[in-house]
Amino acid sequence: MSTLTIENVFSDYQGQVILKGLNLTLQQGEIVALLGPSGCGKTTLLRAVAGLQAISKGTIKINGEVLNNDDTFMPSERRGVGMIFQDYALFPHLTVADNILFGVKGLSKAECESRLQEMLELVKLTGLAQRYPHELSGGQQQRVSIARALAYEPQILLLDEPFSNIDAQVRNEMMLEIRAILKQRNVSAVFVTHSKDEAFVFADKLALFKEGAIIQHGLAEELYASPKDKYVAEFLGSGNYLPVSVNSPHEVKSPIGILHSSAALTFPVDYQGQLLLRPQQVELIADEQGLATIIERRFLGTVCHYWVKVEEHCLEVRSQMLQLVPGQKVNLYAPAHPLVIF
Ligand SMILES: Nc1ncnc2c1ncn2[C@@H]1O[C@H](COP(=O)(O)OP(=O)(O)OP(=O)(O)O)[C@@H](O)[C@H]1O
Repeated sequence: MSTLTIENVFSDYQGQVILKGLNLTLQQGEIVALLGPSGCGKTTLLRAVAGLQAISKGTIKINGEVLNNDDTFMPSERRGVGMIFQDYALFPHLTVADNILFGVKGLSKAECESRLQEMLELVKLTGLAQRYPHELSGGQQQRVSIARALAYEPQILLLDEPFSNIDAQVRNEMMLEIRAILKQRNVSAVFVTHSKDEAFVFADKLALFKEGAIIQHGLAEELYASPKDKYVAEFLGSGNYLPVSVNSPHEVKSPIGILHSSAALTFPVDYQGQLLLRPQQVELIADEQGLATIIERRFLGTVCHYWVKVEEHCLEVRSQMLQLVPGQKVNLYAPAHPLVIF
């Protein structure tokens, strides 16, 4: 059964429609990233799931139970939803222990102690139970907020940009650590971010937002390899576009030669479109008679980023060939793969 079901959800602020008919389902133990630029409605959806934002139409369910539709509004505290915010929102006057146990109800003293120790161990803060938030680092405070959210065993965890205040150097490690905790406990989670890099590291699936609608939802790999349109393609990584003409279901003619598609194209013969080539999908072949010229080179350690000109087109290429220099002639080649054409 899906943990969270969002069906045709609309929401507005003072008559301005913000969420425009959203649909999303989340399986048990799955982590989905709500990804998109600032102001597209990600936080509004998260707040609607938490019961902090009204919806004007549609249905929100957790484990089949309706939380919100035309007839029902379940208050936030009864939804079994844990929330983690960007600013941790810890109670400054409470110790780590009291923060973690804040939402835990109905347990005996001994059970509370055992829950606390389990949580402290889980987030690697054993021994710090009596500290106050101001006596902890940012990363430790964030771990307390995670322990607090997990301590009362929510059905679903909602995370609103929880890593944006964490130092870039420790952010990746922290994301992997928290992801491992959620996976270990099979917790379903919805994670809001505007960073594709964070979404790739932390989530199983992405729901890419554009102006209050989900444009594409699926595995990160699917969205990256088969973006529905240029907006999705560009949000998930840089790419080059080359004009192509379809020769057959498996072949196109392009300015860098004939290219082969390993998946059948759905366009008719002679269709003129734009082919997406990611920088790592293009290979360089040094050739004095080559049709392309290296314009710029940036050394990045194990790879080089080159800008290469062919006819009037400039392509970004990521290559392990480190020895090419600006001015050098090359040929470009894209090995067969499922070609993406818009
Ligand atoms: N309390 C409010 N009153 C009126 N409009 C609001 C309110 N909160 C948000 N909005 C508007 O709703 C839209 C969506 O905001 P939301 O916070 O959901 O976006 P977001 O995608 O989470 O953005 P960000 O990444 O910047 O947090 C924005 O245009 C915003 O200005």
